[in-house]
Amino acid sequence: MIFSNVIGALTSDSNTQWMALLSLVVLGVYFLFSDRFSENRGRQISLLPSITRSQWTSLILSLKLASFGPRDILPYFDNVIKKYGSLIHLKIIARHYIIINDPDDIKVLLSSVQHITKGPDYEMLEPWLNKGLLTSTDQKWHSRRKLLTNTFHFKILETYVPSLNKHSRSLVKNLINASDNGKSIADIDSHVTLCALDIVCETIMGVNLRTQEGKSMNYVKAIKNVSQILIKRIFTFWYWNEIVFNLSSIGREFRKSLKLLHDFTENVIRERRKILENVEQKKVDENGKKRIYSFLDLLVGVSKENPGAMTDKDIREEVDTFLFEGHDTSSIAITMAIIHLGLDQNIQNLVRDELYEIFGDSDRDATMEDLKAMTNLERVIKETMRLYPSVTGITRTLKQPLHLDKYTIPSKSVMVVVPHLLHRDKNIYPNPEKFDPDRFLPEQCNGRHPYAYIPFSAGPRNCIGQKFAMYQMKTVLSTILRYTNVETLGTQKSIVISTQLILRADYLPSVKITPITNTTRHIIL
Ligand code: HEM
Repeated sequence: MIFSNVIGALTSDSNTQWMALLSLVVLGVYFLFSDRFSENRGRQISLLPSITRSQWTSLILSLKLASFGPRDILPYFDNVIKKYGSLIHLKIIARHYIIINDPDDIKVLLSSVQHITKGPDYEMLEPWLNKGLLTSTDQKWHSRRKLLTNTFHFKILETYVPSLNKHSRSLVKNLINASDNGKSIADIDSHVTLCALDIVCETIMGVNLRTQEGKSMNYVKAIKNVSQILIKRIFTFWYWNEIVFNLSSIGREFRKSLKLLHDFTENVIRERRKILENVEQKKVDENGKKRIYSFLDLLVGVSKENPGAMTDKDIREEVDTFLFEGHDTSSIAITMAIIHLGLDQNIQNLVRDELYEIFGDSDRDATMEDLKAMTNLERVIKETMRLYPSVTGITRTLKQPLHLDKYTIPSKSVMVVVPHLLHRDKNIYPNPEKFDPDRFLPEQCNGRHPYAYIPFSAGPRNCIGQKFAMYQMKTVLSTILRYTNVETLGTQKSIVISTQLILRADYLPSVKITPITNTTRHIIL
C-alpha cells in the first residue's frame, strides 16, 4: 500500500520521475551511511526510546509519512505518543526527530535562549516568507524581534480597536445576509477568514483592502494552496530536494500561487507608501514623547532613513510573515469558537450575559476596557485554542546538545513539540475531548504546569502577536454574540480537522445565525 502510493506519486508526474528516482538513490546512500559519520551522536540517539531503531523501520516510516494526507498526520502521532510515551525518537531518511510531550521537557526547550533555530521544515517556507521573523534565527532574528516588539505595544493596540469593531460589524452584517430566510451557513470559516484579513491589513499594515466586500479572494485561495503544498513537501522526503520539488507539478503550482501572494503583499506595501508619502512621520507624539509606530509605518520609516538597513525585500518578508501569521491563525480559532458556542447554548448564554453586563442595551463599540472585562469569553477562547491550537507543531534544530531530565539529545537533532497532542493529554486535562471553558477558571489553572498550555508557544520565540490576537478574537466573537444567536447544526464529532502548516477544518457543521430581535438595524457600517 505504502509502496504503491509512493510509486503513484512519482509516476503521476512524468517530468520529474527520473529526478525523483535519482534523488531517492542519493538519499538512500546518505540514509544508510549518515550515522556512521558521528559515533557519539549515534550513541546518544541509541539511548532514546525510538520507533525507528533499524534502518529498515526508518525507511518504512519515511515512506509511510510520504503517503499520508493532511488528515492522517495528527492521529498518527497521537497514537505514537499514547503507545510509546512522552519522548520518542524517529528517523526520517537522515534526519533525527525527537517528539516531546512532557511540559517539563517542553519548558527546557522553549524557554531556552540558545535553542531558537527553527527546524528544517521552516526552510521550505523561505521561498514565500524568506527570512522574516518567523523563519530567521541568531542575530537577524534578535534585531528584528527587538525592532518589531514595540509595534505591539498596548498604546498601538488601542489605536486598532475602532478598526476591530468596524470589520467585526461587517462580518455580522455579512453573516446575517448569508442567513437570509433562515438559510444555514456551511462556510463560516470563509467569512471569518476575510474579516481577519481585513483587520490585519487595516491595523498593522494601515491599508483597507475590503476583502469582505469580495476583493482579494485570490490571495486567500493562494494561501490555502501554498499551505497544502508545503505540508505535503514537509512529509514527503523526495520533495525535500529543491530540484525534484521545482520540477514536480506541485512545485509548479506552488510557484504560481507564490507569485500571487507576493503581488498581493507588494500591493499592500505600495498602497501604504503612497499614503505615507504625503504625511510627515513625526518622531515625537503630542506629549513630546518618542512616538511608537505601527508595524508597516515603522518598516517604511526605517527604510526611508536607512535604505541599507531595510531593503524592499526585507519589508516584503515581514509583511508576508505578518499577513499570514496575523490572519490565518486567528481565523481558525474564531471559527472553532463559533462552532462550539453554537453547540452549547448554556455556554453561549453565559458569554452573552456577560456582554449584557458590559454593554446593556447600548449599541456602542467595544473599548479596550470592555475587551479586558470579557472573562467568560476569554475562557471560551482559551478552551477553543486548547482543543484546536492553530499552530499544530513547533520545531527546533539543536545547535548544541539539549539536556533534558532523563536524556541528552545530541546537536543537529530536530525537536518537535505538538501543542495539539499536549493539550489533549488526559493526565493534564481529564476528559480531554470535552469542550469545557471552566478548565480556565483561576482555581482550575492553579497548579497546572505553565508549559501545559502553549497555543502561542512560549519563551523567547513565542507569538509576538498574541495580545493583538486576543483583542481581535474577543471583538469579533463579542460582536457576533451581541447581535445574533448562533446554532451549530451538527455535533463536535462531525468536525474534521487536518494539519496544513496550521490547523484547518476539512469539514464543519453548518451554522444557523439568527439576529437577536430588533437589533439588526444596529449593524451600521
Ligand atoms: C490565535 C492566533 C494566533 C496563534 C494561535 C498564534 C500562534 C503562534 C505560535 C504557536 C507561534 C510560534 C511558532 C513557532 O515557534 O513555530 C507564533 C509565532 C509568531 N506569530 Fe503568532 N499566533 C497567532 C496570531 C498572530 C498574530 C495576530 C500575529 C501578527 C499580527 C502573529 C505573528 C507571529 C509571528 C511574527 C511569529 C514569529 C515570532 C518569532 O519567531 O519571533 N501571530 N504564533
